[in-house]
Amino acid sequence: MPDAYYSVPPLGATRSAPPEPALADRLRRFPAGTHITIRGLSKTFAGTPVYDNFDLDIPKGKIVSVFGPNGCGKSTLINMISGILPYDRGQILFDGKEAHETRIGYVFQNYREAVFPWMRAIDNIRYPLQYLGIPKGERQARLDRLIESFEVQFDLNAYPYQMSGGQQQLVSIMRALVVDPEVLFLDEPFSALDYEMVMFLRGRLQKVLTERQVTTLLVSHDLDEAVLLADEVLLLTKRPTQVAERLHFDAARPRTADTSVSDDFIRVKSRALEVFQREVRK
Ligand SMILES: Nc1ncnc2c1ncn2[C@@H]1O[C@H](COP(=O)(O)OP(=O)(O)OP(=O)(O)O)[C@@H](O)[C@H]1O
Repeated sequence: MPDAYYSVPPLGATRSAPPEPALADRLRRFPAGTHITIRGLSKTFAGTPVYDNFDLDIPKGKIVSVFGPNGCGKSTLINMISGILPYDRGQILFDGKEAHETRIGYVFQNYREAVFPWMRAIDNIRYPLQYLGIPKGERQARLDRLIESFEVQFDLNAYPYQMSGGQQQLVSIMRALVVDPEVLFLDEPFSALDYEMVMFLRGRLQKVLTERQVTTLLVSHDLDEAVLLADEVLLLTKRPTQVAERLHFDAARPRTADTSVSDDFIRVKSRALEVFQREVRK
């Protein structure tokens, strides 16, 4: 563990049982700039442990990509952190709070199932705002700001069936961001889209995330994408899954196709590939 560990005030009110003393102590120690602390996380599917006593610190306001062997538990990890999937043991805190006390956005790979087909694009995006209890005028202002940030070029009064796959995924990304999330989870958000759309969405998303400094966890099967978008690449081992290595990538933003031919990019990607190949051979 690095030296720079900081004590935090007593943990905030949590819904789950208080952690056992050893875990509570581990929860109070994390590097400066941490947003999410994960301690002692365990999850078993049908008798097979996917995570066993897993610890991780996720920095605030950064984009972290999660990359690892097939089936190692990338989606399981972000689903547990985001509160979608229950875990067997352990604790996950967001600045001392639990998931249900945190504004969270989630973008699924399968946009066709994620957008509401009976609602126009604009109503899909607006939908979560009704649960935030903010005045109507402010809701509209938020929506307008978001539309402006993404420089949306198509008609937001269209229904999903009238839109391309990329446009539908953009709608689901905007719906996740309209709540002004503290943390955004993206599970393979671009894998079903054509390359032109992927480049467009990567560019827009990077711009918005950098402006808003949203803590972001991105699962990607595409190593180029995992490195290109990330401040940090989290490389996982095979099951039971641990952190194999964490790689920092601090190229200037916005990152474009040119970034992916830079020396720095090639260095980080080569190291990631080396670690990945070592892990899959184990
Ligand atoms: N609901 C479930 N019931 C049983 N097993 C599950 C369930 N969800 C996931 N698993 C298993 O847990 C392991 C991790 O799954 P997960 O989808 O998180 O991996 P992943 O790294 O995201 O996979 P991939 O690389 O294929 O996208 C896999 O072996 C998967 O079959």
